[in-house]
Amino acid sequence: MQRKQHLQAGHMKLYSLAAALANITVTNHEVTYDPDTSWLKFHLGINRYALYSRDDPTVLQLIKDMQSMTVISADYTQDEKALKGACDCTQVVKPSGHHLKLALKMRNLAKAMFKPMRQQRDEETPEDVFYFVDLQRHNAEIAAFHLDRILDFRRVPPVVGRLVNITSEVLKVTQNEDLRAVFFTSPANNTCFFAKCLYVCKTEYAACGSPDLLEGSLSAYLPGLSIAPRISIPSPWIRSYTFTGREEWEVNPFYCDTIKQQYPYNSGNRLLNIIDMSIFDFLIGNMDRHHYEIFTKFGDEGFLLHLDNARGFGKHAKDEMSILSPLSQCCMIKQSTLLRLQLLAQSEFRLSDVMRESLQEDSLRPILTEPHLLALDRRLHKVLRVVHRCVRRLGKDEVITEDFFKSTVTPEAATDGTMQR
Ligand SMILES: Nc1ncnc2c1ncn2[C@@H]1O[C@H](COP(=O)(O)OP(=O)(O)OP(=O)(O)O)[C@@H](O)[C@H]1O
Ligand SMILES: [Mn+2]
Repeated sequence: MQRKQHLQAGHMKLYSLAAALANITVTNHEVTYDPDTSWLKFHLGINRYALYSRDDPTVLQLIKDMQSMTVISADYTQDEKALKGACDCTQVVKPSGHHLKLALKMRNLAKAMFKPMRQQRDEETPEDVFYFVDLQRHNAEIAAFHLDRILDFRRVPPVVGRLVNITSEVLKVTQNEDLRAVFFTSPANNTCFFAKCLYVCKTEYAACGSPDLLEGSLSAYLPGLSIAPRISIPSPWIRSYTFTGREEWEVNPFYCDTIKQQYPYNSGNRLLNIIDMSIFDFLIGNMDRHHYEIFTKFGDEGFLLHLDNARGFGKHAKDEMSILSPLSQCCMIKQSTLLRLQLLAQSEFRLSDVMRESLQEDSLRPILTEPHLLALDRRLHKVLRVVHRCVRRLGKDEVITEDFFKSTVTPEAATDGTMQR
């Protein structure tokens, strides 16, 4: 039915091409099952403090596997299917906007979320573009994983860059006819595909290979929601997703006092975790953190997942101070976070140097341009300056908070420290 509408919309040519392509035979790859496989170990290692532990060899292996393993199948992600109501919605935390992203499965059954390249490394987000319509940047996803690891948060699932052959690793291995139908060949003879077109497909929304190879980020999937349920919670510092709207936090300088009285921000570490996340987002320049996710098994003390960082690193010259509002308005920071930031502000461990070195490990290097790397140092100093100002005003004891200070014991988290089934 929907395809019919597209045809009527004057896209006859593209769709007959797609239909011709749709007759291709699906490549059947062999599957290897290994109970010792890296993605499974990654899942089993998730605990209430972080997604993986420091120097975890499992993550290094997972990174290698995602980088090189044969892709055996491709599909839309569950949240994209939810847009059409065609999904197992128990597997969706929150239905999402329609961006170009796919779920790829590897030979060892590892699953990864693929976000294709939409923008060159040196392209900047134009001044007049709102954060909520900004493109998704695959290199931002990659860089955010490295930064999160360097900050010792370990709240971003492992991400790698990879050149994906969208013909042999997507079109020819997908069983999903809707996905096959959005493939076409461009006038330059490159293979392209659209985001799911709910209304009219426009070629400017497509991503194209060269002729088949397309850069993208691959983010390791978290355990399924039936094994490790997660919930999505609106950020108290959510922005207005309209052209003119203002949220309370933008106009009320005492907003944090209100938040501090409200569950779950009135005890434990949740507010400190939000502040960590705001520091992370400020460093990458991400204004799009509307929700955050947590694993329900770990109760209120669990860490916040830093998923979806693709809208970071859009403008190297802009330091969006409003992203830091949770820190500047609440004037609190975990001691461990502050110590790490102070370390990375020293010349021997300069954040941009550590990032540059870390990003060199990715096969799509360079991941960030120099101006974006240097912006990290500048922004880090701004974070430290905000903390310094708070300390001057309120004193160290008020501002610098010991980790897990008023830890409220949660029944599930207290007995079950890991995700083991
Ligand atoms: N690595 C992952 N493992 C499992 N689920 C994930 C992973 N990354 C993202 N998701 C889920 O998929 C949803 C959509 O992902 P993401 O936000 O990255 O894409 P998006 O296209 O920007 O969506 P949105 O428009 O909702 O922001 C997330 O809210 C999250 O629930
Ligand atoms: Mn998103």
